[in-house]
Amino acid sequence: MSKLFFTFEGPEGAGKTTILKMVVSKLQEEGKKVVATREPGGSIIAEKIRQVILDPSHLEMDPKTEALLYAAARSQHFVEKIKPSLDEGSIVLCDRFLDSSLAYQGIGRGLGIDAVKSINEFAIGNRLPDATILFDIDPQVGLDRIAAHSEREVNRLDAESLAFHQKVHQAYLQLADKYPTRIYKIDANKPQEEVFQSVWKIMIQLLN
Ligand SMILES: Nc1ncnc2c1ncn2[C@@H]1O[C@H](COP(=O)(O)OP(=O)(O)OP(=O)(O)O)[C@@H](O)[C@H]1O
Ligand SMILES: Cc1cn([C@H]2C[C@H](O)[C@@H](COP(=O)(O)O)O2)c(=O)[nH]c1=O
Repeated sequence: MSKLFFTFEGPEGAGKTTILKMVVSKLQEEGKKVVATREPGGSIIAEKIRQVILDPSHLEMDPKTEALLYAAARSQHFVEKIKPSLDEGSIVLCDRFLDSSLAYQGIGRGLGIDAVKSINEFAIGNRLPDATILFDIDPQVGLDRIAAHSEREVNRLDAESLAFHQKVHQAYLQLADKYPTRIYKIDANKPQEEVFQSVWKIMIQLLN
């Protein structure tokens, strides 16, 4: 069966959104049906949940509340957008998905991978992406990129300590070791065009 559901994952400022847009343009030039989306978000309700989760003034948010809100947004996004798009044969490219919850809430917040997996199974069943591109970057380099990009708002998660982002980065590397046939790690410290070429090479292999 052909692979259709792709997710882009990695620490803050790794270049996921930038490269996802480039991949979408290239696939559309080739006449493919593509749906680009993101998490948290991707539907009206899920975008509203995103505002609640990422609001920098919500400092009192409990880690379990945070994990449940991400799962709630994912449930709505999956049922309303991802599944119907896959069912009609579109390629779906999603900027962050389940692995973000495993890395940020499971390890970063210390809730544990199993607990976070279990609430997400309730939310979306056991559908995993067909393939995941992990943008591997030194977290400090990613945070510096965001800081240099002055028009981008700093959200509640960006504002966490470097130690938190390093934990998240390590969690992603562990996930890549655990799911070697699904997660493709690329070096995101490199210049944009080089990163794009690495991602495109993987996409072509998987789509053909
Ligand atoms: N390879 C690269 N080298 C240098 N700068 C880059 C590279 N890729 C993207 N950037 C720049 O880094 C900033 C962050 O990129 P982008 O928003 O794509 O990252 P992201 O992984 O989606 O971040 P986040 O998850 O935090 O939203 C942008 O200003 C973008 O132009
Ligand atoms: C899906 C998902 C996301 N997060 C975090 C990761 C980022 O800090 C923000 C999203 O911001 P972005 O600019 O759109 O990358 O949310 C998370 O902690 N858990 C998740 O499941």
